[in-house]
Amino acid sequence: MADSVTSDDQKFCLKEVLATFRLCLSENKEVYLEHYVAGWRELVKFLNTLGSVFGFISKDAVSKVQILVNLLKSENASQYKTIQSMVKYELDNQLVDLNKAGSHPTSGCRTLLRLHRALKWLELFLDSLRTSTEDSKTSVLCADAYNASLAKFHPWVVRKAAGMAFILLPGRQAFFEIMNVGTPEQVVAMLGEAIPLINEVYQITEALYAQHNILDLP
Ligand SMILES: CCCCCCCCCCCCC/C=C/[C@@H](O)[C@H](COP(=O)(O)O)NC(=O)CCCCCCCCCCCCCCC
Repeated sequence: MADSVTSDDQKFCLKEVLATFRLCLSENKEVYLEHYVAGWRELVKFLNTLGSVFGFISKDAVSKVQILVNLLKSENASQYKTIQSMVKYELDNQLVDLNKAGSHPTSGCRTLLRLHRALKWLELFLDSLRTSTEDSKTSVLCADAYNASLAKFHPWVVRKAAGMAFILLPGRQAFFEIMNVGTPEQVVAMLGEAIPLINEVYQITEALYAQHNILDLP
């Protein structure tokens, strides 16, 4: 894995996202952090093709991915093999700010929770793209998915900025082209494969965080 999140400038391909989320799940349904992070790195590439208006979103995603990459190559890397082992290690060793922000602003648990919440947005957005028609507006699909998921965790100013950026999203056809898969039918088919995987990773993570009562980390 490259050290820097931004060092990889290959073209985005939805197939890669599918491949990384497929690799995420172990036989006993644990989530490999390395592949989870790789999935996000791939998604950030997509975001980076959309131009500077999306820079503030990309910057935040990159910084969170970078925190996890650093943990994955730290001296405690073996504790970060799966999301399950990360949660156990960080909680057992009091490495997480549980009630208010304090000395662990870059814990793996907190950082991953932000990406986990964004994963629900991604799932909803990809599903609405999958079932969209030629005249659907990506800006509306994106805003609907955002309002139904991530928005509730963001303050007004972030919601406002996100809403303004969505208006500048490319149309459905351009979107499908950036996915770099083939015909619209092929894109729809691949989305149909990717969404259940993303959903499974989301559900497993959600259940784990709920079990440890860490769904509201500051
Ligand atoms: C394709 C259009 C992309 C639209 C992205 C929709 C999500 C909008 C998120 C707006 C986040 C604004 C930036 C700031 C966020 C932070 O305040 C906030 C809280 O963090 P904190 O507790 O450390 O302060 N951060 C977050 O919630 C994490 C946001 C992570 C967003 C990642 C978005 C990646 C988008 C990838 C697009 C891929 C599209 C794929 C299509 C095939």
